Amino acid sequence: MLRIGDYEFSSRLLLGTGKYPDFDIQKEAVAVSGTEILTFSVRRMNIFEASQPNFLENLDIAKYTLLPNTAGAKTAEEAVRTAKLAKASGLCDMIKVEVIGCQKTLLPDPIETLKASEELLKEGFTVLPYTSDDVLLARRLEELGCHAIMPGASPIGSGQGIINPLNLSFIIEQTSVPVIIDAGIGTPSDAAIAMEMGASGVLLNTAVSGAKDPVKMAKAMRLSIEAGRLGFEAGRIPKKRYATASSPVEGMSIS
Ligand SMILES: CC(=O)[C@@H](O)[C@H](O)COP(=O)(O)O
Repeated sequence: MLRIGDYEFSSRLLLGTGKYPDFDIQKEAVAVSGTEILTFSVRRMNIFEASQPNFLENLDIAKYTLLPNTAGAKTAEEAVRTAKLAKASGLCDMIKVEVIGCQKTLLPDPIETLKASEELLKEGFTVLPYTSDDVLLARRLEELGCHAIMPGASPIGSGQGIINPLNLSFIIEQTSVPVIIDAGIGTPSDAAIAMEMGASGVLLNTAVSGAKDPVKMAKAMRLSIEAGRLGFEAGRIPKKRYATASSPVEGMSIS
């Protein structure tokens, strides 16, 4: 079970809803992924304009927990305003805090992320900040009371996979709230590695929506996240420098 604040999920895959070739493929990919949590940018929702297209309209959203995100915010103030808008429109009290500090790399602004998270926690939100892989920042966010920490594997949409496994493993080791690896996942093996490292979940979008066959990739991601988690729970063998026979013959009468 993945527990985030008062919420409980059996799937450990959090899926983004943008950039699918069309709404039918989006719907099928979401269903096949087994996800229970859908994230989307509040700014792209046309919340108060019913006549405008809404990219969740083809999904049976009652079946999912919605995780609105503050994508597009460059300051804490903008992120807080966006989160309040999402809550006021009855979407969910859970919020992915995303405050981007650099438009080229889409890396998060750590100071503004911290400020926005603090403010939203005071307002009673369930807060999941998207952060860099900075270990101390992750700890500060946990100390504030954030309900999960979501460090990036690599830049959003880059598909580069996990570029700093050491820092991510320190974050997993040094925090006790769920750590969800968010952004940059490119392949099912990236997602499996994140889970084998002990992450509580993976949030991804582009790897599925941009795949040649998004539905097949959604299934692959589901299976790899499940496999990675099982592998983590099973406990890997230690790495050794030299070989050890898989079928030892010591003590046996054959030579
Ligand atoms: C949808 C969302 O929240 C993205 O900002 C997220 O970080 C996923 O990134 P990828 O598209 O790289 O998976």
